Order: sequence, then structure tokens, then C-alpha cells
Amino acid sequence: MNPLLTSGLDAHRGLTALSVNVNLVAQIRNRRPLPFPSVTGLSTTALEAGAQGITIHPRPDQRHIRTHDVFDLAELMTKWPQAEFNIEGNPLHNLMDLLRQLAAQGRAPQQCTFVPDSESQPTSDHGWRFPEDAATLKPLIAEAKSLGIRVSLFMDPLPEMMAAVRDVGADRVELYTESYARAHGTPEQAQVLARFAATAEAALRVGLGINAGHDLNRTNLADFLRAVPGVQEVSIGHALIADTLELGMSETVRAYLRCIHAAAAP
Ligand SMILES: CC(=O)[C@@H](O)[C@H](O)COP(=O)(O)O
Ligand SMILES: NCC(=O)COP(=O)(O)O
Repeated sequence: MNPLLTSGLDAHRGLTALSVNVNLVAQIRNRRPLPFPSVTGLSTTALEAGAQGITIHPRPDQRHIRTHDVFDLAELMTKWPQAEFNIEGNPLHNLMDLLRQLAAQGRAPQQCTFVPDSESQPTSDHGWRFPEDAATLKPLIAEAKSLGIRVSLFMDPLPEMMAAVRDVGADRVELYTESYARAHGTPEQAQVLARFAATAEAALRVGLGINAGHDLNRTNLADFLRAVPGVQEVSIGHALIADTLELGMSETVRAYLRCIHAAAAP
């Protein structure tokens, strides 16, 4: 088997690893000055359920993940040595300082994902561009790697850019999958998937590992993984946390009704 297919964060039988993005947990928590839902608590639940990693994207405005979450999660991940901590962000904003501080504490994440978002962007919506971004990225990638952190670059499905990603020193690409998610179930799906597959093949040819993420969900994930070769890791947040709420509603309502019934009992 191609070693790239098994050299991921968890070479668990060559299967794609699932990294749970907990941004939305923090965003719900931040509505009030209360400690729940707990970012570390739900990350623990995800890891106990078999997720191979935790992803966060600490945006500069701290709309969801706050600086203390980064350090709380780094502490938590020391108890999960087989799991991967993946921190996403723009290395020109707050990401490098966080990585430096974590590394100084001996708690560097296993992976960082460089994303070219502006500070106020609602969510990620494009990847890096080459040759334009090469000179900026090269020293930052080298620094992150010198801290012992694997570097992945968030990229649109552009096969012709994979050689440039390798040339700036990145270890992996994260394929930005929103265009696939939008096309899923439409007549465009096959054509869009073919583009992702071609990009993955180009990445594998130049020796890059492959991650993928953005708007993946329970409905579109399997079709993506069947069509795109060598995906070592998917990071999923918005849909997974929404599913957590929806799938947990019945049990939660029953728990509250039990409280009410208990109060009414003689
Ligand atoms: C880099 C990426 O793909 C994003 O999906 C990101 O992690 C999500 O960020 P928000 O949760 O802020 O939308
Ligand atoms: N890198 C993508 C990610 O972490 C989660 O994206 P989404 O599932 O919240 O769209």
C-alpha cells in the first residue's frame, strides 16, 4: 500500500481519520458567561467515542475559540497521546504566536493548518494561491516545522498547484470541500468530484499528504471518500456539532422531564 495512505495522524488500518472541529461548541458557550457547553468536555466525549483528533480555528476576534481554549485543549491532549491536535489559522495573524507559546510549554500541536482568511471573514472560503503566496509562506512553514509541527495548507482543488505546495515545504494539503458539498446531489457532483480526485492524485504524486474539510457532513462524506484517493484526515465541525444537538435532543428532553416528575413526586 502507498505509505502516504497509512502515515496519517493515526495509521488506523488505512482509514481516514476524523478530527472533530469544536469551534461551534465554543460559539454556543460564548453566548453567556457560563462554562458550558464545555469545549474540553465535548472534545473528551468525541475522543472517547473514537475520533482521532480535535481541530480548532482560533480566529483573531475570538468569536468562538478563545485563547484559553487553545491552552486548555493542549493540556487535554496530553492525556490523549495517540490523538492529533490540529490548529487552523492564518500564520500572518494570531496562529504563529499561539504555536510558539505552545511549543515553549512542550505542548505543540501535532498539526497546524494554514488558512488565508482575513480577520473578519465569516468562515473560510478560499485556499492559498501560488506563486503569489510562496515567499510569504515558506519561512512560516519552516518555523512551524522547526517547532515539530506538521504543516498543512488549505487549498482549493487545483491540481496544478500541488507541486508548489510541496516546494514551499508543506507536508499536507487540506482540500477545501465547500464546492463539493454544494454540488453534492446535483448533476455537477461527478464533475466536481473528478476535480478533487485529480487534485488528490497530483498531491500524492509530489509526496504530499491529504486532508479535507469544510461543510462535510453525514450525507456527503462517504461519496467524497469513495471518489478521492488517499484522504488521511477529515476535519468536520459545523454539521457534526449540529448533529450532536439534534441527535441528543430526545434524551435531553427526557432528562429534563425526569427532573420535573421528580419534583412532583410526593
Ligand atoms: C479552515 C476551514 O475549513 C474552516 O472550516 C474553519 O475551521 C471553520 O471555521 P469557522 O468555524 O469559523 O466557520
Ligand atoms: N477544516 C475544516 C474544519 O475544521 C471544519 O469545517 P466545517 O465542518 O465546520 O465546515
